[in-house]
Amino acid sequence: MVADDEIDPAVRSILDAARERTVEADRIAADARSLPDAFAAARADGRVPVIAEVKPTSPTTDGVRETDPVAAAEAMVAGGAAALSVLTEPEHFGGSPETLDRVRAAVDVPVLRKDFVVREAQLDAVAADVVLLIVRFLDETGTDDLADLIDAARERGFQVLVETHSRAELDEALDAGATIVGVNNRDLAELTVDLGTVERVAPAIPEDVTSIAESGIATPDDVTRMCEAGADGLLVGSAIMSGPIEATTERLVGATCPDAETERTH
Ligand SMILES: O=C(O)c1ccccc1NCC(=O)[C@H](O)[C@H](O)COP(=O)(O)O
Repeated sequence: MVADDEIDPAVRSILDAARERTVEADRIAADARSLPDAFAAARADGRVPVIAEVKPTSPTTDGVRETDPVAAAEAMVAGGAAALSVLTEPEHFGGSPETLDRVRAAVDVPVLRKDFVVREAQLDAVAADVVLLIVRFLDETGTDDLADLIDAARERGFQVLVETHSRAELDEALDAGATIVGVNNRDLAELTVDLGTVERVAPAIPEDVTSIAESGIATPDDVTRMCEAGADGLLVGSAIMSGPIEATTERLVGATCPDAETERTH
């Protein structure tokens, strides 16, 4: 359980809003595009597997980026992104399920739904290829259990990215059956970013689990650093959204990136 006095007020507000959000919709049946296959295709093509994030704003962003989400998504794919992430959280990130729907219809790469899902019914807000579940947010009162949510998401056809920030959270994710694990460099309690987080956590991710380094990745050197730590893929939002979108994506996917499996030693 994350104590109130340990968490940034902006994140507390995100969590409170997530717990209150109700979704009354039919059960989703997603026909998912494979994220691991998209990563493999990018590798085979000489591109670093990057999930580029359509992120209009956030608690750590100044103002709102007015770029049309579909135009941004198309520029990301043109720049070589293996997959996309679309924020659907409305109150703190300027996203919506409708935006994800429009983006997913416009591209043929897998699309991650980036939101703060804490209850099963919230999975039915919109079809996507991958949904995010955040370990840190699922040990609070009023949220469903991580393993139950993973099962519920898979029953609907989603792939599941389980986000962690520490070795203990990684253990929780693996125990719950995660096969795609993110390590977030952003500490969601303090909103600080430290690329050393992936360096500490990723080496413990089993080889048969897809690992994704998240947040704070801005330069080709950062990409190389995350690959050397063992990341199979990277999630990049702010650096790409700050643009120029296509050229920035191209620069990051063209970085030097050793094969993650040779970097993980177990
Ligand atoms: O990005 C934020 O300000 C933020 C604040 C509070 C909770 C979550 C937040 N971000 C979610 C993310 O994980 C990022 O959008 C994603 O990893 C991309 O990060 P970046 O490349 O640093 O924009």
